[in-house]
Amino acid sequence: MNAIPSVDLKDFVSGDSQRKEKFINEIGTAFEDIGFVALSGHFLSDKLVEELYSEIKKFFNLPQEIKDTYEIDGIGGQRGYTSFGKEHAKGKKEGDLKEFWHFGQYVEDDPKLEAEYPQNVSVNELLNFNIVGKETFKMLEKTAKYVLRALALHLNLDEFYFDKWIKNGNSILRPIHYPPITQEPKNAVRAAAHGDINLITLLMGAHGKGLQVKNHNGDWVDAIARPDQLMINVGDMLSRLTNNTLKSTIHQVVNPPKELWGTSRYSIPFFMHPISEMPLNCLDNCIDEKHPKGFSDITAGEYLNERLIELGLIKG
Ligand SMILES: O=C(O)CCC(=O)C(=O)O
Ligand SMILES: [Fe+2]
Repeated sequence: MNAIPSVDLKDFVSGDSQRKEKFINEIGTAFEDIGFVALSGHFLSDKLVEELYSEIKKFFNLPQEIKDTYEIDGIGGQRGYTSFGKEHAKGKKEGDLKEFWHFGQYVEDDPKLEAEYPQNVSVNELLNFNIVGKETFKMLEKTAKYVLRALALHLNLDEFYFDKWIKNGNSILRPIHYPPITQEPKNAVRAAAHGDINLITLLMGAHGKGLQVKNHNGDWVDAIARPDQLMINVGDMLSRLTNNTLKSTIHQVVNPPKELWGTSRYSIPFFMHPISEMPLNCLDNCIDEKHPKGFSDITAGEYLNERLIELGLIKG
């Protein structure tokens, strides 16, 4: 049985108030409980998804010397390529068994933010990679915007509460390649147990085994989506903002059984971040006698900085 509830974004955008309400309740309840949903009815077309996988496979198949030219010093892996084994989960020494690429925000009409963010890196060898990456970024950002509108209503906020914080937000699209495993890994897994930093994560590529989510009993449950679904989860920023009303659930990507060591895994999370000035101070309507304020006040920018240091991506 799949423990992760399914929702359909078409309900929310249908124009039918009952279907809209149904979506808000379903996603709100799931995020207060397991912290994950599998979502269909998003804005990615099959053609775009197919092209994206094809471009990503081509990129990770480039010779290592070429990929290395896209690993840029001094930007903490925020754009371009991060090589195998570099990122480790909070509190872990061993690097994850993965390499990845980062597409960042395509800032519109905001010179200050354009100066604040590192520039996107273009792959000269694969022109379509850059185009398809940008289009996917935009479609996932649009999907995430509607999901956050539903969550705002669930939290008794204005429907458009998040809109101004996520416009030109510091979001990241991260195609990940977990290469074939060639020898018994020493205490390393594809992605060690972690919570995501950001507001919400939209994950493409969770339709094979690998991703596991820790439930309230402390058991790991498989999180598998249908091919037409994105896996969506709450990140630590949204958990802080809601004083843990919405749960940022620990998850991991386990190594496959030995007979499948020879296969790669490709997954593509979109980490929805707000602009750095967004306060993550616990919302008043999420604090009461039973739920005292559990987190100190902090902005999204300050919080991100703390977390990137813990991941080994930037120096403190
Ligand atoms: O590869 C996956 O399926 C999940 C990756 C993940 O959890 C992450 O990058 O934060
Ligand atoms: Fe994650």
